[in-house]
Amino acid sequence: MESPDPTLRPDPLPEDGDRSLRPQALSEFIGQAEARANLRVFIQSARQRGEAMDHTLFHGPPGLGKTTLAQIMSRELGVGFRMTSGPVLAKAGDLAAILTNLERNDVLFIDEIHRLNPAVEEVLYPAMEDFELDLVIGEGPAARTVRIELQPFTLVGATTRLGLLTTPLRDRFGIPTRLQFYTEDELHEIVTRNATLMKAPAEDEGAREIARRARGTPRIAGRLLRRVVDFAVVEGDGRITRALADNALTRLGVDHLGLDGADRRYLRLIAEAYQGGPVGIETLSAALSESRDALEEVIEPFLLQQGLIQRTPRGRMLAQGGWHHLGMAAPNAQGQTSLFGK
Ligand SMILES: Nc1ncnc2c1ncn2[C@@H]1O[C@H](COP(=O)(O)OP(=O)(O)OP(=O)(O)O)[C@@H](O)[C@H]1O
Ligand SMILES: [Mg+2]
Repeated sequence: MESPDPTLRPDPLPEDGDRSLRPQALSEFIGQAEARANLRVFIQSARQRGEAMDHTLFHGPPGLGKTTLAQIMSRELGVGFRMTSGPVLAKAGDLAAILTNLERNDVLFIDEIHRLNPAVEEVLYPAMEDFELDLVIGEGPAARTVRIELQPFTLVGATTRLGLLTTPLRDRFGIPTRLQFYTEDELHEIVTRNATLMKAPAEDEGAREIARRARGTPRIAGRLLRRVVDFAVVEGDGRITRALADNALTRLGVDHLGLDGADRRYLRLIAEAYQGGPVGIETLSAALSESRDALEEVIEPFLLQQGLIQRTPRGRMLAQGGWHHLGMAAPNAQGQTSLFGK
């Protein structure tokens, strides 16, 4: 099975560490208007009261700006930023060490918070609620608990899988914030801004072509832009025109909706092997040699948002839009399939 080109997936890659492109202030952050407006109020209020801002949970598909927003929060609050992630915190002591080192009102960012070990999560509850740490010292009958006072802090959690968070953890976030896919106009603005920062002038229609094909995701827009710049430098005169962007993106296997080979394989499998479904996620995962998590976190959210597939209790189904995108006709009412390849 051909594996998907990692540059076309929304998962982080080393080159995303490109700090110059990351918006540094809330005013530079494009899109997510509702979340931004609310955060602005909560940040200002915390500042004026001199208190730690409430614990905030960002959830949504990868690459929409969860980490970026967490960093912006600490900068706007004027406090320190500590970053860790669920799978890295193996033992309760790992988290305790971080918590006891926080300074007053700091932001502690825990990425992939749905992957916290339960023993670590137990430590987090009293820390979030009362800024206290209950440490167990010793073992067996001699074990005793010591309570340690912590500095007030803001926990910012990020997850691509809200459903995997335990209820007690979820309930302890005062500010749950869902990030949405970006509109084409918002991505157009992001691409234009990034092109300017990269000193690669983008014509309006060139930037729009990239925006249209970035799957609603700034991280993908950033990557596509870098690849288009490569083509512009080597095969053009350095300027990003619509024709150049179209040509480069087509050569990268990105179609006019922004779907790549892995997306199309997913759609075609449901259409051709299962007559449009319903088909279970485990079956799709086995047939595509992709993990269930990758399908649920990375591939499906955008296909759902675009109305190409549906999630039903009996499994995934191809929606009208999906048939249309494949250039195929949906099976007729008798359940008979009539496929017209385009
Ligand atoms: N609103 C935005 N404007 C401009 N660039 C953005 C915006 N949001 C995100 N980006 C850029 O997109 C990339 C991905 O953002 P970020 O790392 O914050 O995503 P994420 O939601 O944390 O992803 P993951 O779930 O994979 O951790 C970064 O390079 C960032 O600079
Ligand atoms: Mg992140």
